[in-house]
Amino acid sequence: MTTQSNAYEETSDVETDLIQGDDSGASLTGHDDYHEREGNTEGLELEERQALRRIVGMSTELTDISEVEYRKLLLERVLLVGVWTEGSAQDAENSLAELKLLAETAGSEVLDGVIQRRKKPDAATFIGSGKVADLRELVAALGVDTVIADGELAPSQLRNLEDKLKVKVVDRTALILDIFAQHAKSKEGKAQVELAQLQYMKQRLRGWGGNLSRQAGGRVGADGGGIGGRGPGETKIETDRRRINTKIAKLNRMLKELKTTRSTMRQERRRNLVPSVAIAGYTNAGKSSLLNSITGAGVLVENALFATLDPTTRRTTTADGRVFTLTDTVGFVRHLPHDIVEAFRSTLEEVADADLLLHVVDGSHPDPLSQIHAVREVLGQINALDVPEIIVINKADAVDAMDLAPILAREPRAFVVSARTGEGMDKLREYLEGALPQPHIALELLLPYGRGDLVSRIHSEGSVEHLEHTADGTRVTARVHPALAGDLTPYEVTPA
Ligand SMILES: Nc1nc2c(ncn2[C@@H]2O[C@H](COP(=O)(O)OP(=O)(O)OP(=O)(O)O)[C@@H](O)[C@H]2O)c(=O)[nH]1
Ligand SMILES: [Mg+2]
Repeated sequence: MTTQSNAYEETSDVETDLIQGDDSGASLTGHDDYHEREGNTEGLELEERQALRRIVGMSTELTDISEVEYRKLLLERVLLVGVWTEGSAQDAENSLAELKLLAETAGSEVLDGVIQRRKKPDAATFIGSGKVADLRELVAALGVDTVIADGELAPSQLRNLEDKLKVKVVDRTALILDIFAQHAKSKEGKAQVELAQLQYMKQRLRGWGGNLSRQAGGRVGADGGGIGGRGPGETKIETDRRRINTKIAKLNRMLKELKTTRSTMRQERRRNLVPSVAIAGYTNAGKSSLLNSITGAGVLVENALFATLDPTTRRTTTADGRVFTLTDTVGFVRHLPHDIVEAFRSTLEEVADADLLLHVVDGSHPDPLSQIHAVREVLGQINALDVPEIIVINKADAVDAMDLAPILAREPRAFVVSARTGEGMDKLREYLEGALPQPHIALELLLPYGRGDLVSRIHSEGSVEHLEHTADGTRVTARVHPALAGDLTPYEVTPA
């Protein structure tokens, strides 16, 4: 039932040097203020991750078929295929270039990319049947082992394409899930990714049937589907589905427990009224670099997509000594798979809960406005659109000031900075400090010298306007939050 598309077709070679090996890692100073999470071993982390990439897929301890299956996604020689339905030719190229970055981040070598112009993707095979035939030739000629489609394919499209192309077909969602699986470090991060993968697979048991039955290799006999049976029989699918459901339930229970720990930490901060700033933005925009630049923290910075999966919180202080926290979060991407958003909901709530949002944009990207749009879309899904947002256009050192005109026209209050050179950082910091929620109860106090503890609390939690050591004790004029004001009432004096 495939209709040959007569529309204009185009083959595009994707540039091969999109990823520059320019990761300086220069900001890994290791200066550490405050850890909420263990496992930040900075330089080592990057090395470890690269080593991991090579051995992924070799693990023998994984017995659960579903787990084995996602490691098998490891793609070696890939061909990209996209359908261009709307927007300009440039948009289509950008989209495929992003897919290339994603594929390379997952560890594969991209041999070529093909874009087909169509009104909408073909219902049966995503691209039109004529194009499928061309692709088949290309696959054979280049020795491709996996085709990655730039979109989310229906299970039937996936199966049909695999049948016709005779190689593995993967969609953008599976690719993103695979990167997340490779990058997850913490127990929570791993569980979240696994949950998302299982949800994704559950819908596609048939589509993935061939692979699943191959994985079940050890279990010959009864449910093997018989000699020559291409896919697993119903029984097999039912068993798989049951196993996946059990696993999903287990992961949900575990995540619920971890979430409780997280919210206890958050409540502790809130009780102390420590203002919180969340750093969010498109993947690879420089969020971790910005956190490092502001706090001197040594968070992993990598020229790769989704380098950060676990939120990292650092405590830092304003110029006048007030404490606040900054949290670096997972990057967003266009069409972030729904299963990921759901699985990461508790992590992403950090963003929705923050007092302020630093929305980092890569100013050197060819289409930063569409990145801003994509990020706001995810912010909407996690109910974070009400958090006051400061747009930070990063990588100013890598872009011509003139090229920033279109974003600045749209986002006139944006700050232009370079986390790498420090350009614009002072201004941003000053604005940020001013925008933090301010303690508002004004007090005149006389504190005995024995209460140095209260004086330091006023410094870190409140804002000191005047301080003087007198014969009777420390005389302080300050603004504080209600909880601290309660502790200070015994020492209040009437203004002189
Ligand atoms: N030229 C330039 N490059 C930068 C700047 N800030 C960050 N980068 C580079 O951009 C890449 C991504 O930086 P990260 O800080 O890891 O970005 P991120 O937003 O945390 O990325 P994910 O965690 O993967 O979503 C790295 O190669 C950085 O060295 C900047 O101001 N200028
Ligand atoms: Mg990061």
